Amino acid sequence: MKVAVLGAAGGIGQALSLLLKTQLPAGSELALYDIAPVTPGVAKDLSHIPTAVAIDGFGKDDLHKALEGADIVLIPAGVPRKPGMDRADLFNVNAGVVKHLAEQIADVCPTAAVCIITNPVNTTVAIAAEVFKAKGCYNKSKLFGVTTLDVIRAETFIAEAKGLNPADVNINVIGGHSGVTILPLISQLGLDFTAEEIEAMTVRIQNAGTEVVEAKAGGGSATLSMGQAAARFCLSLVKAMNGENVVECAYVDGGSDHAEFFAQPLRLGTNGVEEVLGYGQISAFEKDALEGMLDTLKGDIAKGVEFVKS
Ligand SMILES: NC(=O)c1ccc[n+]([C@@H]2O[C@H](COP(=O)([O-])OP(=O)(O)OC[C@H]3O[C@@H](n4cnc5c(N)ncnc54)[C@H](O)[C@@H]3O)[C@@H](O)[C@H]2O)c1
Ligand SMILES: O=C(O)C[C@H](O)C(=O)O
Repeated sequence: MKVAVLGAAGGIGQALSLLLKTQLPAGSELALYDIAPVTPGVAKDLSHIPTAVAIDGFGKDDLHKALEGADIVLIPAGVPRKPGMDRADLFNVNAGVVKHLAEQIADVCPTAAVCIITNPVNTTVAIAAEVFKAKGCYNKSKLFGVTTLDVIRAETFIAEAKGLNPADVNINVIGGHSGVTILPLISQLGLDFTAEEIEAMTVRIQNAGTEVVEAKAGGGSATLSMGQAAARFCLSLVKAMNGENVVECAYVDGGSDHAEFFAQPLRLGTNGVEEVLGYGQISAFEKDALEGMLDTLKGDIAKGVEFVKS
């Protein structure tokens, strides 16, 4: 299995590449690509870790070499937020970055599974889909917006609040990946939360990215927890593509009645999404939150479609 990381020299890219170098199955290949000149050095550095994962670094003119034969492409390339910005404020730079990278993926490894981390995820996934449609290689079962950070945050915060082991908290987070579009289904856990506590916990999970941006005080957004989240999603996908059944939430074109792209639990398999799973019973509070997010989510998606079509 070959995994390519585009944006591999950045804060997420380096953390993610380290986790993949140490955790991908023996015999895997890892290709690191970034426009930053340090990229071959990042790969050289990681290559001294004694695992049976082959690693190579590719500088700005060698994107095609990085992508050749890739089975999975992870994209954390682009600019992060600073305090006072919304994820949507990243659109002007990151829309073009994702469009360009998706075009190259379509040309070089059109059957790869593509996992987009670059914000605004609600919009950049729609951009990639439109590029693939225009290039005639769109496979909705193999395009993912990575929302695993919302899931691991929910697991962490809920475990802390209830004195549980985070490994024992398994929660679905549905919708999208920004503000009100992030909806953790806390009611399904059957834990002893009051309505006020559920509301406060929901808001905390929705604003957790901003919590990190503010704490980093201009030095970027979540990188280490995102590296862990993306590694978890990638390793689940690798397992699934190797024949195991795995369930993860991600933002996909899954035939949702709510919006063209929607984050929900998925059964992953050899061909990417094998089955879009229902998200089950939700509370009145969650129903309201779901209704309330849809205009924002649909607007974010339309912006991506428009960007490619115009
Ligand atoms: N999906 C999520 O949950 C989630 C979580 C955290 C951050 N993010 C997003 O991930 C992105 C990256 O964040 P970061 O903290 O790693 O930023 P960073 O600035 O540390 O790293 C970004 C890297 O992308 C590279 N890059 C820029 N344009 C490129 C191109 N055209 N091709 C290849 N590489 C390119 C840069 O050289 C840099 O090394 C941001 O958009 C951020 O908002 C998403
Ligand atoms: O908040 C951000 O800008 C980065 C990321 O989307 C996050 O949720 O941490």
